[in-house]
Amino acid sequence: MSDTLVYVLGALVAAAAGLWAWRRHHPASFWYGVGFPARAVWVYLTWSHVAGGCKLTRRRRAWRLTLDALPVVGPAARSAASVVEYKRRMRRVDIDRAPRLGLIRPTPIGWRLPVRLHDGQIPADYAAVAERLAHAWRVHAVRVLETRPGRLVLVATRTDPLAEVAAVAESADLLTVRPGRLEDGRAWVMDLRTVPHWMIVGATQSGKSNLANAIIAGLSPQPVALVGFDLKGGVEFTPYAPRLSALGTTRTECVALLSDLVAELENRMALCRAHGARNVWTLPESVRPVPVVLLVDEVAELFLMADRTEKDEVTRTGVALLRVAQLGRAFAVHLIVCGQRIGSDLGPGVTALRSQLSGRVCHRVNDPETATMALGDLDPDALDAARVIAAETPGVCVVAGQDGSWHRARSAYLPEQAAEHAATTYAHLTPPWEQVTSTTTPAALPDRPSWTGEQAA
Ligand SMILES: Nc1ncnc2c1ncn2[C@@H]1O[C@H](COP(=O)(O)OP(=O)(O)OP(=O)(O)O)[C@@H](O)[C@H]1O
Repeated sequence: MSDTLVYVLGALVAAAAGLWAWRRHHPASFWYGVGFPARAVWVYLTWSHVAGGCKLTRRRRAWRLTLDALPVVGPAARSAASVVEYKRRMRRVDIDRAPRLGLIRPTPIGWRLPVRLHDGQIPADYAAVAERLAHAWRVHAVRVLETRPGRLVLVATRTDPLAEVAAVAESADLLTVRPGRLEDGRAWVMDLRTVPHWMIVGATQSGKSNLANAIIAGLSPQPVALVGFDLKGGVEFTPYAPRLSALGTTRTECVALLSDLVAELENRMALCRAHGARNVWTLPESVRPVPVVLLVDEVAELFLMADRTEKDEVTRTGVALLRVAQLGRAFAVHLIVCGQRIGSDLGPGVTALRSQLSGRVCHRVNDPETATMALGDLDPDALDAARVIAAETPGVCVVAGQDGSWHRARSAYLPEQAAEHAATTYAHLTPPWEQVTSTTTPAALPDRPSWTGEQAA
């Protein structure tokens, strides 16, 4: 009884919040005005029933007034016997108690509902019945998010937000791009300062190049140096050449550029050491070197060798890429590696490289092993979600990296002309490669003396 009262009050508060949001932000939106408050009331009022159907309730003993306990009227009501009778009719019965709900909040395409878990329950119990919840609530999907000990948030989406994704406005944050939307309707944010290196996999025509274009277009207006490795003979990245500080289209060119980058990493290390900084972000702005983002299209081409004569070059490429990945985070050199398959079958070093690429984007893949390679260390549900991406929905992918959780997402379709336009518009921001790779430590800042045992003595 008390739960029902709490839910009715919660529903009224949610309805008031919905009306307030509507008046303030979305005066023309039916969802915020009428749809959400009505849905919120319905969700609260039917929760016990829905939770019971999904087997999320707990059986408890509780005192309940039964119908035969109607008040006794007339002279008999005053007799002691009737009081005893009345008590007898209050019975201890078994009831199914649903998990407690928090305050429901609207989202543009659904709602978020906090839930307090019953003792002994885990978020996986809710993830397992997410489809049942979606049917009960008549929505497209329900996801379990933001789990904390004893609590979680159920996110319901009324329609598939990935059916059509419009371009998302970019933020002003350095090294951040918003290539599309997540399944819960939020913008998909790729923040290279939080997750420095990304691996993007997908079968042919799955939307990898579109995502790479969106990343180039998003980074073009920012004060960063872009470098492209395009082993498809340059057909993908050559149109963006005006905004690229360097472009490698053969393995030999890529190895040369990689050795420049490794040397530059050493320059940046020396600069940080001289200033007593742990990374370039703690350096004074006047001496901070420009961030570098290296995009590699079809990484397998860097590792494949036709005969033994190429072995040396392949090994040097692998080692240099690995060094860039290992040291890049602190020194603002970021990797975005695309490929159809990035597996150990490409050669030694690829597994180590993959483990450094903590941001993962898995588009539609041809074989389950590729999905496992990209997302294997995550929730098995992420793998299932990646395996069922349809060929008719290029750009749909499973993204992991930012906060440890995974999301279904889709990049917004970006015509190549739009990305080329961005590249030419911001061509004046392109730092020359020689400038990018010539960070020096000022003479006035001699290297700090290295620590010796004698100093301690
Ligand atoms: N987010 C998207 N929304 C709608 N259509 C898309 C999206 N991404 C890609 N496409 C369409 O899918 C097609 C294939 O995309 P794309 O070239 O990016 O795939 P790919 O994985 O790079 O393929 P390949 O490996 O063969 O180069 C493109 O013609 C594009 O029109």
